[in-house]
Amino acid sequence: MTAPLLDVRDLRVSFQQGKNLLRAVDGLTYTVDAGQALAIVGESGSGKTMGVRALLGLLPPGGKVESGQAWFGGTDLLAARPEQVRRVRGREVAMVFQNAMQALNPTVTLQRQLTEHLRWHRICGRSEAVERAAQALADVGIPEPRRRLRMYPFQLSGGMRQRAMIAMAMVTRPRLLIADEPTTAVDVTVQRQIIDLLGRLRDEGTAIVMITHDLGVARALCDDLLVMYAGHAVERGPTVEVVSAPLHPYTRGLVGCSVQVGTSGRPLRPIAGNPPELVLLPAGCPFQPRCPEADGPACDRDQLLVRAADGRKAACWRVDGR
Ligand SMILES: Nc1ncnc2c1ncn2[C@@H]1O[C@H](COP(=O)(O)OP(=O)(O)OP(=O)(O)O)[C@@H](O)[C@H]1O
Repeated sequence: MTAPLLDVRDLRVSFQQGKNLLRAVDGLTYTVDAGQALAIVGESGSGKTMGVRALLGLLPPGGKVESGQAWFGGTDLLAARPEQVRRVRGREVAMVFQNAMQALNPTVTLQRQLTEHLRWHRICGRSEAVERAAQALADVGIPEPRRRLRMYPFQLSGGMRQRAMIAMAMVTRPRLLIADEPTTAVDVTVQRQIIDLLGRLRDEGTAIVMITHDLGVARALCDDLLVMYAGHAVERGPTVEVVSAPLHPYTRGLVGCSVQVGTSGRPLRPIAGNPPELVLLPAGCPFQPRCPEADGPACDRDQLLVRAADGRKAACWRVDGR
């Protein structure tokens, strides 16, 4: 068996909030194989973004990795020195964000931004870097790439900026692309283009970890789905199976209120209540207070991801009847 491309083990990320510790990610474990596309879904605040930012040393001020390992290419990214992580970031692992303006420098031409990683990582000389940058823009469907290279981000439309950011992430041909809500800030036609583009990259062998609120987007692009709730992984399995027959009550709730995967004519059912305050998590299953299937003492115990009979995993005692 070959080792996974990315192997995240028991990751804990926290923020100190006055006297309290806010645990944004709590014991997150998952793997991604080479060429695989994994979607991470869950409500706002469930720890999706902090979980991936931690891997690349990109936590916001105050954010801290408490524990865990993240193996990529024989290196534990969480134990590596900052310069080791910088060597991986942008070269072998690239990240695209929800809003291209977060990633693109408004005061610098696209050419400089697209060639920067190639030059910084000494992947090639200047003229080849410009060639590769122009090709990357062409690959993401930007017409007249050489002319666009001389432009600044504000001279492009929002959709083109989003595609330019993906070109920037792809120019070094990374093995893993982490995309955080890449389609949220764009209209539906650009959304389709971005999904098609990411699908092409996946087909060419780039592994993808995509954070999304949208189960429809996850289903269009990703083989596997990881569902997060209150910093915990609550379900993992092939996207089609998880969406059509969810094992965890929270996943059932998400599917029940998803427009894209809802059967036409079926009423949408919002999940009752709100996600918990992460500093005041109840003992045991974090979903228990909102769970329509909660059942006393069994739910008061910590719930770990366990393998169900069909090989899928869910963090609910009902799955293996413990
Ligand atoms: N800069 C910060 N300072 C303090 N706490 C933070 C900060 N950023 C995030 N958090 C906490 O970490 C938790 C997880 O945030 P994260 O951004 O990972 O959630 P998410 O699932 O990606 O949400 P969204 O879908 O809205 O982006 C949040 O609920 C919040 O309480």
